[in-house]
Amino acid sequence: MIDLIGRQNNVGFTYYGENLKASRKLLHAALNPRTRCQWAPLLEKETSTVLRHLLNSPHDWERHVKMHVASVVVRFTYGTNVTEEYVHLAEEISTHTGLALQPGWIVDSFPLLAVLPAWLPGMHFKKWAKIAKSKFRQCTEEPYLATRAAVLNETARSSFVADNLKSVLANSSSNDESILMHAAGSVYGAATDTVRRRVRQCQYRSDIRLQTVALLRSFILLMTVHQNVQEKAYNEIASVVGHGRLPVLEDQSSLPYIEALIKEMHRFNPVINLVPHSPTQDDEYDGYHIPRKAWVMCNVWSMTHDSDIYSDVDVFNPERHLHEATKDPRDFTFGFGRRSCPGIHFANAETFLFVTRVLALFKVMPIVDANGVERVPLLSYKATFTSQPMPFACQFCVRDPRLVELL
Ligand code: HEM
Repeated sequence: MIDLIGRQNNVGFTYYGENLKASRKLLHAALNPRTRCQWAPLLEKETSTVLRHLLNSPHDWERHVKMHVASVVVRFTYGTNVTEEYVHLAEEISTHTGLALQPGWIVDSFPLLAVLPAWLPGMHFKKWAKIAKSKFRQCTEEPYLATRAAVLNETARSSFVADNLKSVLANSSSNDESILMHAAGSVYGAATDTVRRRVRQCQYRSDIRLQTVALLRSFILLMTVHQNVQEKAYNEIASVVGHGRLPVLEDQSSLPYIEALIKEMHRFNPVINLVPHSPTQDDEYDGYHIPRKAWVMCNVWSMTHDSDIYSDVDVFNPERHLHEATKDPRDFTFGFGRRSCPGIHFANAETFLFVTRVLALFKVMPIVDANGVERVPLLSYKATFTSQPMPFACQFCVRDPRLVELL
């Protein structure tokens, strides 16, 4: 079904082979730490924008976080501004992907049905797949073609697509262009809120949506609940960065408690608890035979809650990461081996800027009810593939009016 709705060229869904290698090469070239100076200004500008939105309408904070992540990704990928329509379309596509991945589609058991005409009885899935595929094409092709046109008439801003397209067009290879277009489409998927992934045939496939959003929402929840941690983090920022400017990426190495806080956010509640992989050939592990194509679910949550690795696993305690010997949970939470997340450095930088800038400007607090009682939210998360906090309320109180002037 997933092929019928056109997802096979999306990086997370691509079988291991030459196309996947070419896509990952493009992504690594654009997202590795050496290219940080190219995307750091974009991240800094966008985090200032989201702070302004949080100041102006704090009750709408969840929407601001979502639009912030979407805006960062669209700017990085296509060099254009994100629109509500685009985000809506991408969410619709995410829903379609999730539905297509659910078990029970007859065509998954009998693939030959895919070639029969849609008007035959029982073939209604083909009509649905056609609509889902055309929306997916619209979401992948429209922003790509707009940037392509801007490159050709020399009005394009620097972006993942624009910068790569120049050399692709010089080689005039349509396959290279298709790889670039789908790699770009996959980057947006990597920045939205639900993960639909599935192992199928010789490899795992994934459609990753707004994982960064899930992590940032979890951060707001953890700060609302753990005021003591928030104070320590704020004090470190205030003493290192001062009150005359917002934190920048260069501050990262001088803020060990913040680094520990971000690691603990990943450990305490990994965004993706189960990462599926699948062997391309029969394998043997620890006496177990693993047949080719079998689904092997890597249980990330159990790794980050393994008491042989971490003590007091259920306690949210950033301090544990101040000891060098403590395992960095991001070694698990961004996946494994040759399919591990190519966006790890970008995601870490974006998370660092969001965390430090929100904490520098605001004190995130529980709401207070009509009787003057603080309503501390429960630390609970939805049992979905991407682990999102359950809805909760909080308030953003400005700590430092001097920083407001800088926005
Ligand atoms: C907190 C944020 C993020 C988390 C926790 C995360 C985590 C993951 C995980 C667990 C995987 C699967 C790895 C595996 O199967 O072994 C993955 C794949 C992927 N991620 Fe991320 N990711 C995040 C943000 C990003 C960002 C910002 C980008 C791009 C800018 C990105 C791009 C991708 C891509 C393209 C894949 C598919 C790789 C493949 O199938 O070969 N991710 N991510």
